[in-house]
Amino acid sequence: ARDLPKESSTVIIIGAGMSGIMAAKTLSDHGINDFLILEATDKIGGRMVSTDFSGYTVEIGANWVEGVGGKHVNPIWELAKRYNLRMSKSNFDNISSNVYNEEGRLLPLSETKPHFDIADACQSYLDVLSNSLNAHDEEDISLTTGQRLFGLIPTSPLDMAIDYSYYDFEIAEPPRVTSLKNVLPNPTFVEYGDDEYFVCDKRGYSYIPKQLAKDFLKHENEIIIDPRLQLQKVVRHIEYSANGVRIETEDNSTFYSKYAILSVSLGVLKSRLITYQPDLPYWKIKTFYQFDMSIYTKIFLKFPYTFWLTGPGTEFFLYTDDSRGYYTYWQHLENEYPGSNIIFVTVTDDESRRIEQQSDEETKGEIMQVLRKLFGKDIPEPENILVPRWWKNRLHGGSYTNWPIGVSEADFDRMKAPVGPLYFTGEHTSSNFNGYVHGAYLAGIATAETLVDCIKYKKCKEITSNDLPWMNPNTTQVTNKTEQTCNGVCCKAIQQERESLRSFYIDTIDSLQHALTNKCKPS
Ligand SMILES: Cc1cc2nc3c(=O)[nH]c(=O)nc-3n(C[C@H](O)[C@H](O)[C@H](O)COP(=O)(O)OP(=O)(O)OC[C@H]3O[C@@H](n4cnc5c(N)ncnc54)[C@H](O)[C@@H]3O)c2cc1C
Repeated sequence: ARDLPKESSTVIIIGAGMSGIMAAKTLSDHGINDFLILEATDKIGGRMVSTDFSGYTVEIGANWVEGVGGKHVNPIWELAKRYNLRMSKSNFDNISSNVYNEEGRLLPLSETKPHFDIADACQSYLDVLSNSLNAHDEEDISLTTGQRLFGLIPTSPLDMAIDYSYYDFEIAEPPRVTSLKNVLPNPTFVEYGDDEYFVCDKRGYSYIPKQLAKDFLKHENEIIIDPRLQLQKVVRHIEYSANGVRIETEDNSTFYSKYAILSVSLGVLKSRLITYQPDLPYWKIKTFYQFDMSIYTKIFLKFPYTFWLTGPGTEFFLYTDDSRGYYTYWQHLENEYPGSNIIFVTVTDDESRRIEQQSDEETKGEIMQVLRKLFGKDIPEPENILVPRWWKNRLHGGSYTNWPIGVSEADFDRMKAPVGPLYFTGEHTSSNFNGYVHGAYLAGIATAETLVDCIKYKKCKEITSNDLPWMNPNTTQVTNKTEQTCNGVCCKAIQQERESLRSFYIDTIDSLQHALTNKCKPS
């Protein structure tokens, strides 16, 4: 970046989701008020987003305050109470009584319980095994490997549906790709407790970040009028150097700052929505690509009347299919919105990708086939269907992160490590609570505090490719060595070789893609 013009800010924050808002609030709390928030959409909240669905507010993104009732208080729980958010406690305990088999028969508890008991025992074993692997600094394994060590191989439709409800329903990816050491026992439930509260408030879950923003941004009644929040600004290019940052948006505006905090999702960081000059270093990009952005899709259906079971203990039910994860996990909204006649089914990962690529009519057809099996041929057609597309949405590129096998904590530290004046935040930078609203909240504070240390106290933590091989994985502390060797070759040279190899292939793929687009353009 060239010399900064006079109107530049100290910090530009990209993204106004929970982490971006908390980063800005933290800067403001520390007396740094010349910041600018650039948000691509027309609202605050990011992946905390609700919509009106046939007269009812449904959350397309985050829905639960997860982790309540434990030894520590979840900060999101405190905020939800402070703002008096309407919530309903989810009771997952009874799900073993609500399992329908492939033919649509409701299975008696005597048939399902032994299978749930085994899954429970296996999960306890996995928790203990993970603690032991961590304590002895042993190699990571997948959840599936752990299950096999226990002797559980879920292959029947019933066992696969139970397995799906224990793992995929929470982490949105299958156990076979998921890191045992970093995912179990789930720190959210260990720290904050096992209870989960389903937000069902007309104002939406995003009322929390919106209220937090009003703590430090000028507003009139409910409307934020502060010029430091700029909506509908899609960042497309970032130029950076020791002198500062230059940011271009898609409407051809340019903004300058001394530092920037990127709070965009990992899905966006993996994509090429934002380009960088110079390109981000190889070690940084590699970490983005190594980590997983999962997909979690809630498909809502509104019917003229209910034909599913309602009343205590019926909120959640499972459908078992030969194909793992095929419309497995269902929830009705009669507790939250009595008389709404709304039900939703959650799909994840490859099923989400498949469904995103077909029409809503096709999805409705598939869902109706399943529901007819369960509740009979005479059930009515839905009046409305809502199929979110998180994967295809270029501002998200998925739903939230999951920790795959093969990524160490040292790798993970690189995710949040700054690159020159560019700082990184978001749920994906929270090592304990990645994937959650509270993770985003805490990450926003932590990243901004690191930057405050740099701005106010000149304690800046910068990592360059030269520093990497000698980086202490636990502290991300950097030493001054520059001429060490890795297997006899200068490490700096290896990094440079990887960077130029990558830029060569990026140029090649860019020109190939350009040719493809031109060819496909209608004449
Ligand atoms: C379907 C779904 C269900 C979930 N369920 C739960 C749940 O029940 N409980 C829970 O705790 N968590 C849940 N989560 C996770 C939770 O929503 C996220 O962890 C959290 O909201 C992420 O906040 P963030 O600030 O890190 O990112 P985001 O909320 O994604 O904020 C990033 C912001 O950057 C903006 N942006 C992107 N690209 C650009 C660009 N180029 N220029 C400018 N701005 C840009 C985006 O519009 C967005 O507003 C769920 C998420 C999804 C998607």
